[in-house]
Amino acid sequence: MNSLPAVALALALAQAQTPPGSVVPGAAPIPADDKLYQALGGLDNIRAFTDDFYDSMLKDPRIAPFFDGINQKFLKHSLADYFCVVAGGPCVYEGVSMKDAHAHLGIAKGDFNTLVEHLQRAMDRAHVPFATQNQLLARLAFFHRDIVTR
Ligand code: HEM
Repeated sequence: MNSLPAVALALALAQAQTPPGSVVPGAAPIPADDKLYQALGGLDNIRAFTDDFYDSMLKDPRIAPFFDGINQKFLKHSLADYFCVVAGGPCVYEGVSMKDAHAHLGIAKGDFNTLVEHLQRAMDRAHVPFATQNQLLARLAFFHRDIVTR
C-alpha cells in the first residue's frame, strides 16, 4: 500500500467525528452531495471493484478465514450498497450497523488495515483516481472504532 492512503486513514482516525448531515445504520456520516459517488464511477463501478476487493481478500491468508462460511453473494452486495451510501450515492443499505455486523468477529487493527489495503488495490485496478480513493478510505476510517474490537 502506498503512503498517501495510509496518511489519509491516520488523519481520519485522529479526527474521527460525525460531520453534519444524514446518518445510516451505525451512525455513518454521509456527504451532502454525490460527488464522491460520481467520482467512484457510480454503482456499476462500485459493484465491480467491491467484487474484485472481496475476491482478493479471500486469497489473502491473513484475513480470508474471517469470511469462511459467509454468503459471498450477499456480502458483496451489502458491501457495495454500503460504499455507495457512504459516498453519497442513491442506494439503500439494508444491513445492520457496523458495530453489530462485526462484534462477534474479534477484528484487530492489523486486520482492518489489511482490508483497507485490498480495497485500495481493487480501486486502483478499477482506475479510481487516487484522491477519490483517499476520500472513500477516509470516510470508512470513521468506522474503525466500531469494527476493531481487540
Ligand atoms: C471499513 C471497514 C469495513 C466496512 C465498511 C465493512 C462493512 C461491512 C458490511 C456493510 C457488512 C454487511 C453487514 C450486513 O449486511 O448486515 C459487513 C459484514 C462483515 N464484515 Fe465487514 N466491514 C469492514 C471491515 C471488516 C474487516 C476488517 C473484516 C475482517 C477482516 C470484516 C469482516 C466482515 C465479515 C466476516 C462480515 C460478515 C459477518 C456475518 O455475516 O456474520 N469487515 N462488513
